[in-house]
Amino acid sequence: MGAPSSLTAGLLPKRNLNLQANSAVGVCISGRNCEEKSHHTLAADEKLGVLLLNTGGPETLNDVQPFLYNLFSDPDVIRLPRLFQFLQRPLAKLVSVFLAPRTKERYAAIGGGSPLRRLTDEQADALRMALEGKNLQADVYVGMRYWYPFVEEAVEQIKRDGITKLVVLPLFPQFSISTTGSSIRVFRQIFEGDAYLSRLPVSVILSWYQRQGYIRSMADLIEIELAKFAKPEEVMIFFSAHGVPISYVEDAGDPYKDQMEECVYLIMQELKARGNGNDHTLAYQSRVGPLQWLKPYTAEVLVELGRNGVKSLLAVPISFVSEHIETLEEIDMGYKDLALGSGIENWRRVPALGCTPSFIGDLADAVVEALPYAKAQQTLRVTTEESDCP
Ligand SMILES: C=CC1=C(C)c2cc3[nH]c(cc4nc(cc5[nH]c(cc1n2)c(C)c5CCC(=O)O)C(CCC(=O)O)=C4C)c(C)c3C=C
Ligand SMILES: [Fe+2]
Repeated sequence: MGAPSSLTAGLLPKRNLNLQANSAVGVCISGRNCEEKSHHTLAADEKLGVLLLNTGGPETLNDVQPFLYNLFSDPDVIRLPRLFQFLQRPLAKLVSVFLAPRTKERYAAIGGGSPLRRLTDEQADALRMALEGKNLQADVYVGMRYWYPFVEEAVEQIKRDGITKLVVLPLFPQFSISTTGSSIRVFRQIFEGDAYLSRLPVSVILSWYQRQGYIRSMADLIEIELAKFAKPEEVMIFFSAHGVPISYVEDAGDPYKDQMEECVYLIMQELKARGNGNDHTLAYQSRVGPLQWLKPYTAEVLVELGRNGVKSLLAVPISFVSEHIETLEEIDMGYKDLALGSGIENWRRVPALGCTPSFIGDLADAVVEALPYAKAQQTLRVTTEESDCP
């Protein structure tokens, strides 16, 4: 695997800083809870925009192959050494055509397309209203990396609307080169060389897995599902995170694994503080291709747990905040069948956060806290140094 591109490298946090406050386009924020809540008000002539970033997903079965092509054309998803980068698009074509038939079957099994656009639009609406409740008028935009509405379209709309301050909020709690890193790289490319955009004050929230509101919202959802088991105290809490190739972490310095482990730790601490003493496990799902990905693999751990006598299991998807193919098909169908066939008798899955009010309220707080750190792109270097987040 090649070294990270300079743009992406610039977005990588210092590894042992826990990505608490990192600079990208001009940033605070925020794996942490800033002690001081910023009481930020906008001037009368200011127009606030919030840009939610997400992957997007194919809306129909005909979209599946072109969606996969966009995904695998991304140099942050298939990372080729510089010398071989001319192969990126031909390889993307090959892989997308190869994977399309099976992937279509999987999208067909969840109704013929991804629900991501609808669900992200709903989150955008809910966030706008939550901000309104904090006396902050904002236009909330959705920019997808691999399908409509693309990041490029969202940024065009932001320009047309005359937004004067922008907060960028990727809908991934933990930072990965392959998700937030890729989206922010594209976002920066769009900004470069555009007179209006390069003067626009922007604050980018690189990760937010440590935020108390998010951790508490996850713990709430877990407690609700635990209570549905006959013997809640005997339930194994099984965190299933989206995997990435090991080389991302070991060679390219992706903080994803560290952040994931810390995130799980924080949720378990919160549950413990509420009197839940359940055992837990973290494993990684959704591996594609021949490379080694983060281990242990979800499928292998489920079989092992069943073999070791675990009877009740609560699956918790942890990398993502909306229902999508990997919750609705991979977990609810594939892993559920595997678990039940391996001796696990009682299976439940925690729903994605979606528009849970406490979660959306916390995202609104994150936006408010990010405002004072908005800086114009032209005044910024890309840097891995700590930002001036309090
Ligand atoms: C934190 C979330 C995600 C990480 C990390 C991630 C890395 C990653 N993904 C692929 C390959 C595929 N991803 C696909 C779809 C997809 N991936 C995510 C999230 C993460 N990906 C989402 C939200 C979606 C869209 C889901 C939807 O409902 O449409 C797909 C296609 C679908 C599928 O086969 O599951 C592929 C393929 C790689 C290679 C990778 C890391 C390098
Ligand atoms: Fe993915």
